[in-house]
Amino acid sequence: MEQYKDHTPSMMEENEMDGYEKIDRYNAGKIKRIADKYHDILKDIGENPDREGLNKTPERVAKALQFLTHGYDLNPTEILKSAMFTEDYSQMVIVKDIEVYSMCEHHMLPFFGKAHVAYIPNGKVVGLSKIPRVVDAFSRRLQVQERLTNEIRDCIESTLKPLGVAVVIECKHMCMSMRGIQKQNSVTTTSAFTGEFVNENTRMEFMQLIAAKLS
Ligand SMILES: Nc1nc2c(ncn2[C@@H]2O[C@H](COP(=O)(O)OP(=O)(O)OP(=O)(O)O)[C@@H](O)[C@H]2O)c(=O)[nH]1
Ligand SMILES: [Zn+2]
Repeated sequence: MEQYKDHTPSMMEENEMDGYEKIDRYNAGKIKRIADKYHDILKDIGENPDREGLNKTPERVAKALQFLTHGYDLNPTEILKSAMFTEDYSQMVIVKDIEVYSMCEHHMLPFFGKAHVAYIPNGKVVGLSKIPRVVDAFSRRLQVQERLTNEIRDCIESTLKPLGVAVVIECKHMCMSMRGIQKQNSVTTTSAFTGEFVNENTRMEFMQLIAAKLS
């Protein structure tokens, strides 16, 4: 990995990297600091952090945590700007069933499910893959589902300036199933709309399209 030492990644390169690559190349000091704390946490929960099965666990957890929160290192606006194209298309564009993995900021436990994102172009379209990338950039942080929903909407609205944006997110929260109220099957749905999606007919069309299954 010698060749990476003096190389500061450009924003484009950063956006193309997955979390693990970034962690291994650029965050060794932070990984060690987090791992040292988990070493103590293991002791505090009554474990022996030096036994064989656990002796690498603090470092593994630190790397996992870095990955699970690598959205802080990404710039969602730049992700969208990197692939915006002038196009004469003014119907709804929907990217649905985007997997979401996030962590609730109250318990740092996972919440996960699906995001459905739509926009109506106003002269510009965005590369399709950039929509799930924006979802990831905001979800790979400590979040509440409502803020996650609004942040995705606001980023697309302010960057692409479309005729409207719609975001619906459906998630299960582990803090409500494996602890606390312990409800295994509850799903939380949040939504955020701008522009033409505030209009009931447009919003209904979007809701019907995200509910429809491909045959
Ligand atoms: N609005 C919202 N609440 C969330 C989200 N994720 C977790 N929560 C809630 O955050 C709240 C924190 O409440 P507290 O009473 O401070 O924490 P707590 O004692 O651990 O709460 P319980 O989970 O009810 O045991 C809980 O009601 C969680 O269900 C989210 O994405 N949005
Ligand atoms: Zn929680």
